[in-house]
Amino acid sequence: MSTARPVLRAEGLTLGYGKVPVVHGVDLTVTPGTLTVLVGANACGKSTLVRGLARLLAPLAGRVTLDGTDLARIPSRRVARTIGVLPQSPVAPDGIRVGDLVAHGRYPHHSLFRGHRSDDDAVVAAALAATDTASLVDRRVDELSGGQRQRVWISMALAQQPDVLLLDEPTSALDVAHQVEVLDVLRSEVRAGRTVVLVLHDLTLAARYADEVVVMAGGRVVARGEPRATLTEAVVEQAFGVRARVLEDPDTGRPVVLPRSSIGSSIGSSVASSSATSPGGADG
Ligand SMILES: Nc1ncnc2c1ncn2[C@@H]1O[C@H](COP(=O)(O)OP(=O)(O)OP(=O)(O)O)[C@@H](O)[C@H]1O
Repeated sequence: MSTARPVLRAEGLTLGYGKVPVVHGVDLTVTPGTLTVLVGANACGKSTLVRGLARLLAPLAGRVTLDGTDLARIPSRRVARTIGVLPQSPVAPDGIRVGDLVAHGRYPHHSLFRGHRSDDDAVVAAALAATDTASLVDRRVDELSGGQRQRVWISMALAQQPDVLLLDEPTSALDVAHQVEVLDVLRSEVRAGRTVVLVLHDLTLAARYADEVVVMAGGRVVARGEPRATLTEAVVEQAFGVRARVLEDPDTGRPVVLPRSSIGSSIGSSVASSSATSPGGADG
């Protein structure tokens, strides 16, 4: 990892498929060395924003910058070394074994003059250990359970050792123990100096682990900031169309979000057209 932490920023970022925008003019600076959690209702644009931040999707308007330079102008290898992304449903090559898949994470660090080295093996072993998958190293990825497979993919992302790690719902298939284990690993990555952005649906886990929560609705950022100020009952109601009680975790002081009842089908639409109700809003 380089000593200066790179700053990833979305500037007026509009993303979509074909010409249809689904993310609208997002301004978002990912604070280096922090853990940011993106939350929002289904189809509000979280995965699309992650794809845009990772340069997997070209902007319809606006741009993504890394240390002020348009991501589109940065050589692919540098982007791959700097930004790691784990999509929501990654696809493994047929028949590949766990150890080989995780070793793929090291590829951005290889070059004509620097092929596989023994320290790659140490990084891969550490990445497997971090997600409790070392015992699976010789198994075929397509024969694993959904949760095992998800942990193997997280290992691959960790093995890449990027400065900025973007993970789209990395815990969706995990039992509660493994969810906490993976999120603890990601926090320790942040303590080691990395920047982590992840999409989560569990608002209480988001509140517990995030330095900053970014709430999306209707393709826009409608609230952002530290969890206690951001995950309020009003914001949860607006973004998710659900009445919720937000309590305080007596151990951590962080919000515990208890959904109560759904209040209708037009989820997020009220905030999609107005960010005026946002306590945080997007930054500039
Ligand atoms: N490849 C695609 N082609 C066309 N439309 C797409 C594509 N991927 C996503 N969309 C649309 O873009 C919108 C935003 O989808 P996105 O996957 O970003 O939402 P999300 O917030 O990540 O949802 P979820 O919580 O369900 O994963 C949705 O209306 C979706 O149907």
